[in-house]
Amino acid sequence: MAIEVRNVVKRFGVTPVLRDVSIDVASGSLTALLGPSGGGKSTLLRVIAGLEIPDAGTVAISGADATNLPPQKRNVGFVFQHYAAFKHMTVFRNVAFGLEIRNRPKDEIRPRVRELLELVHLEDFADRYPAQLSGGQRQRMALARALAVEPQVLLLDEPFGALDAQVRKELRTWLRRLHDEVHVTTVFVTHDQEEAIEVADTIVVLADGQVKQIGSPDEVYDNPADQFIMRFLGPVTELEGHLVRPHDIEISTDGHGGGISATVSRVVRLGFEVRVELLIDQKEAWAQVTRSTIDDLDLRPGQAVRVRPSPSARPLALSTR
Ligand SMILES: Nc1ncnc2c1ncn2[C@@H]1O[C@H](COP(=O)(O)OP(=O)(O)OP(=O)(O)O)[C@@H](O)[C@H]1O
Repeated sequence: MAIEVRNVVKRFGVTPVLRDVSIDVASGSLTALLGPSGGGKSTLLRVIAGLEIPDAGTVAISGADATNLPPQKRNVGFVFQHYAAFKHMTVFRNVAFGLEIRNRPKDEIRPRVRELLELVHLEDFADRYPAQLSGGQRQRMALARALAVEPQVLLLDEPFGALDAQVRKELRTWLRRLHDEVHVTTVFVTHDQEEAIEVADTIVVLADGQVKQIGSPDEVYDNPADQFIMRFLGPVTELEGHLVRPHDIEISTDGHGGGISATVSRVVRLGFEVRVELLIDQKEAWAQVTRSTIDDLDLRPGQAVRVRPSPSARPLALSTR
């Protein structure tokens, strides 16, 4: 294991922010810490980095106890949402910084920085200053700088959080590819479930200072441990006392073949996908279908239909509590 967190407790004042958190991060994996705001994600990342010392529990990095080691002795690279670049230094010098302070020879630094700039696709920007870069380019520079000293572990705290949606999407794909090239064990914090599902190979769901579930994106999406996680990971709707993914609802208009009676209240076309709003026993529900399905069914508001979960759906019973 690259990182082993065991029974970590962290309080700020009397408020526990991490309550008995244990996780294992496999070497070479790309792990997302996912959860709602205030759930303790950043605090856990900072405990791993050594920027916070836990009140109880241990952190081991590459098999060695690191619980009381200062950040600079942990061999971790760190990138924050708002990356503080050295404004008076070029991109090249910013990336070289960690190597220079370690007194690495110049003829080693130069090719290494060139290589890193190529890796993050900034080879043509070496002589620019941080203020002359876009937000996305700055975060890529931050990653190159963190990777320069060959950390055993890369820790990213909402690295794309401050960027607009389009750039975020590009950088997600880019981070995945970068990781496939470099294979450095990476843990990143996000509150965006789509980002976690798309980028990570393991998702740790953290809420209320506790680990709620750990698994691959498919496991967490398809077999959520509870209602909270099911709602957090993707859209849901209610069908006969169960939570169901709206794309797992089948609609039929021929009156045969079972299912529950429903009335179409609205059909909303959102590009390729279509949202069919339904009334079932006075309760609202919705189904997500494709445009071709809707063209075949020719649904209109007020129409009586029958709905049921698709054979592959995994409805989750709503507790009556
Ligand atoms: N230095 C601190 N002093 C006091 N309280 C803190 C401190 N750092 C964090 N907290 C509190 O700890 C809780 C968890 O914060 P944390 O930043 O770890 O959550 P998060 O899941 O990363 O949330 P976000 O997505 O909003 O960053 C919050 O209630 C926060 O207010």
